[in-house]
Amino acid sequence: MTREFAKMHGLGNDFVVFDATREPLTMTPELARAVADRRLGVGCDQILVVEPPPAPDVDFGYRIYNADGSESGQCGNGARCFARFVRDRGLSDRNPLVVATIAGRMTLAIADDGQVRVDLGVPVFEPADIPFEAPRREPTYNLAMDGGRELMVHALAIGNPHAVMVVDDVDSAPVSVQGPAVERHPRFPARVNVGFMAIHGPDHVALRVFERGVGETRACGSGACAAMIAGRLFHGLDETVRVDLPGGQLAVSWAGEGEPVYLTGPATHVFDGRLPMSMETAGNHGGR
Ligand SMILES: N[C@@H](CCC[C@H](N)C(=O)O)C(=O)O
Repeated sequence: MTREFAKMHGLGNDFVVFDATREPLTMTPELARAVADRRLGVGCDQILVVEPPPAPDVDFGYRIYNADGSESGQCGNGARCFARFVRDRGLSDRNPLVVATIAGRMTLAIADDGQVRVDLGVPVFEPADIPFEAPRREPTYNLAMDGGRELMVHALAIGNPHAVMVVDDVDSAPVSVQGPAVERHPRFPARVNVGFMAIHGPDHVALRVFERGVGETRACGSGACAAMIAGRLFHGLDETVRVDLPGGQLAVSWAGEGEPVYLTGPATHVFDGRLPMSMETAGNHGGR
């Protein structure tokens, strides 16, 4: 049996997108790893599945799987591609769309210029809700690392967990060393996405993100929102900020606590294809 898919990306954060609105699709961790494998599969950071609405007041279900087979409740760049996929395939002409992930609801609006504006919902900061192990909410937390070093992180969730560190310069930031160490730090029981943010001005930051379940990606939409939120709360950022990532620029707007965060950027279709659904058993797909 084969299934159609679309290869898409948002600033180089790339996706394999499946339509499961008419025919169900069971995305096992093994199948997700096989599809995401860059040598033995299609290759992607995340797999996105468009599902029928799980409730009467939403348009679609939106499932997100990382390249290592784990499931996430949020993907900001993926949400923009999701909106574009739904429109290009004629699955709905509603604009905006309301979609439900395993973590909550998001609203996706396509503008006339093709940019997509996503309402990712209201960020949460209580440690238990992130989840993060700490006795109380604080602006920054000291993370004790192996070797006796401490890292200062901001922690929050917007459907998925984020740790944000402020650095002087993103190019020299130790993303490949500290990224995996923080991602799997025992105080983040569900692991965490790790952002390295350099603040260039009140409306402009640079960011690299080591994503949970993937590694460093060219862009992370929820990571851009998390960095902007931490920067607005604790480092004087404006209400709208340009976030420069290795793959390009995103715009993030957030009015403040209790308010939703908005992400605006492009969604690019690369090609369509068909995959055998038996592929998870076809080779040794150990993930990344
Ligand atoms: N690339 C995404 C985030 C995808 C999920 C993340 N790796 C997680 O495990 O939470 C984005 O654009 O937000």
